[in-house]
Amino acid sequence: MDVSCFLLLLGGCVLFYLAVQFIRLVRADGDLTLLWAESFGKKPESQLPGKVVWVTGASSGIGEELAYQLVNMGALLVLSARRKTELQRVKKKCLENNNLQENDVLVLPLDLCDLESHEGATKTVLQHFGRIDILVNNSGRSQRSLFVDTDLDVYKSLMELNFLGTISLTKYVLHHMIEKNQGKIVTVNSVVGFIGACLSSGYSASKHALLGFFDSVRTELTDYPGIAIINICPGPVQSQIVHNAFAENVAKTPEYTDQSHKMSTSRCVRLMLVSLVNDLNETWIAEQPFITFCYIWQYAPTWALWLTNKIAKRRIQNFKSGMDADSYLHKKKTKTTKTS
Ligand SMILES: NC(=O)c1ccc[n+]([C@@H]2O[C@H](COP(=O)([O-])OP(=O)(O)OC[C@H]3O[C@@H](n4cnc5c(N)ncnc54)[C@H](O)[C@@H]3O)[C@@H](O)[C@H]2O)c1
Repeated sequence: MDVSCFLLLLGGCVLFYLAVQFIRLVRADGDLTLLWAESFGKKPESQLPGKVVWVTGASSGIGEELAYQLVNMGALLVLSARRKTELQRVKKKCLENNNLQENDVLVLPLDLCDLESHEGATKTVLQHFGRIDILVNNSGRSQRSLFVDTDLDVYKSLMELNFLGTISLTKYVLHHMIEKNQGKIVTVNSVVGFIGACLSSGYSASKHALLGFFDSVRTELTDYPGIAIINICPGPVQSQIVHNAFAENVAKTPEYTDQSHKMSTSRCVRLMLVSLVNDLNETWIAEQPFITFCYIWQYAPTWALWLTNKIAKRRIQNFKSGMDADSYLHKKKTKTTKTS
């Protein structure tokens, strides 16, 4: 082969590689560090077998899917949420089709708002497994209501559950991890933990608080390099989150709305596990256009805020007509499916 043929072939390969990377970027469902780690980093399958993982909010949505993916990789699990029967259902499914024993999955009912119970719950886990390798702070509730129509009690409840409950449990588990200089505290935050969102002002505030809290605590732990503080920020994902959200008062929850236009729970959880095993301090997980929007928010906040106002009009219109606030994405997805 002469030199020009070789150069032509090399150029073709480089172009092909760049085209593949460009398509990946356009279709990106994670931030760049995360996508890099997914391709070249540690694989969850090789890192998680035998690890003791405590998942809160394991009775539905992201937490339930986490439980299934984790047991399939051979992790030992503690499943927490308020409803014991739901946790037992998840445990039963976890133990199907794999080699784990009954004792490898502990059902531990826990109300995150009952701060008094957190120390005892941590002791129970330590008595059962002898250690906690990973805590996944996943429990949380969202909000679907306009600030002007919403009781202040809703804001109090959101902060008590999403913020105070989470940091309280973390404190007990962190003491144990500090003794061992080993462990990961993983918190399921949200893209609205750093951007603003209409109809979720209290939820967004609680997630902003969590992000600020964990970014600060991480800097207090530099003497313990074996401990990782990981914040995972998903965009819209299929789960029970809207169904369980707070509305204008604490007793009210929104009507059920179709969630099929959102990112699949299994893909979100896969990327969460990649973030976790690669100790990525902050990751964004969302389908387009949300990932691009997150970058705009970081680099050109004034443009992003202008765009947020435009989108907010549509979201509030949808909400008021009884649809999911983000159902404009549904139309887009249906259109894509029809044309593909
Ligand atoms: N689904 C999304 O679009 C999305 C996007 C970004 C972030 N998140 C975050 O993901 C996490 C999981 O939510 P999800 O989407 O799976 O919703 P979900 O409603 O399906 O699950 C929430 C879980 O939290 C539990 N929980 C609620 N109140 C609790 C309490 N007082 N004590 C203990 N557990 C309690 C519920 O029982 C449930 O198991 C939440 O922190 C949420 O903020 C979700």
